[in-house]
Amino acid sequence: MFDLVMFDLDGTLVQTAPEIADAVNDLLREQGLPEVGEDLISTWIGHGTRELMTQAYAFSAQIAVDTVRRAGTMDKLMPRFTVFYEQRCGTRSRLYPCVLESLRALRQAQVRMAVVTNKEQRFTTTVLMAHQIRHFFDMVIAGDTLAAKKPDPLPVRYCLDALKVPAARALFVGDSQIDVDTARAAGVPIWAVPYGYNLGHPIAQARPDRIIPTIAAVAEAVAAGAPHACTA
Ligand SMILES: O=C(O)COP(=O)(O)O
Ligand SMILES: [Mg+2]
Repeated sequence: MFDLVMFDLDGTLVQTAPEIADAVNDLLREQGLPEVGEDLISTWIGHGTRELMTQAYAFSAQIAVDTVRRAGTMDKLMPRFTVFYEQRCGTRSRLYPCVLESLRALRQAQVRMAVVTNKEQRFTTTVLMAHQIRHFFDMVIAGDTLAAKKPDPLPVRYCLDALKVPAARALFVGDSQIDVDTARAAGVPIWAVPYGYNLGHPIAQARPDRIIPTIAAVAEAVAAGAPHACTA
């Protein structure tokens, strides 16, 4: 059914908000600013950690996002965020239900897999290694791997080209409007999970081709009756 499945990372494979919030608050505290709650921080996940930190800083310092951008505040602060997030990566993130079972079933069915995330490469690698799932993926495209990131279709087109899979034989699985826009722009079907971080909105608003309760639905579609597919 599909020769290649491309997965989003944050909010689709891994619940990363708890430790991202820890790192954001490590930095805000160091700056003498008030902390921000995890629920609000999770609505800023999607465009990479620099954008997320820009939003969090503006909110906490009660200044306009544009002002933070214009002042170049993140040029100064992102090296510190990197230190904090590196320490936090893998401490409080969790694989979502059925992820491990489904990746195993897909590999058994010889489906190729990729990660296409807007998270920066260094953190992406750390998160994948921390959860021991790096080896499932033929390709990992992070937010700073190529000249453009999601919702630009470039990362998806790059995967299709590199793995020599036509768009119609591929599937994108994500958690956000960004993923829907990316997949559509690349002509790839898009299924979405409802439990992730869709910029604070219900996933139905993004109108994916299908909303699936967990990624076990992907394994079931590809490898009907896969013995290890999770039924939770
Ligand atoms: O790091 C982010 O902001 C988003 O990451 P994602 O593309 O894996 O959801
Ligand atoms: Mg996501």
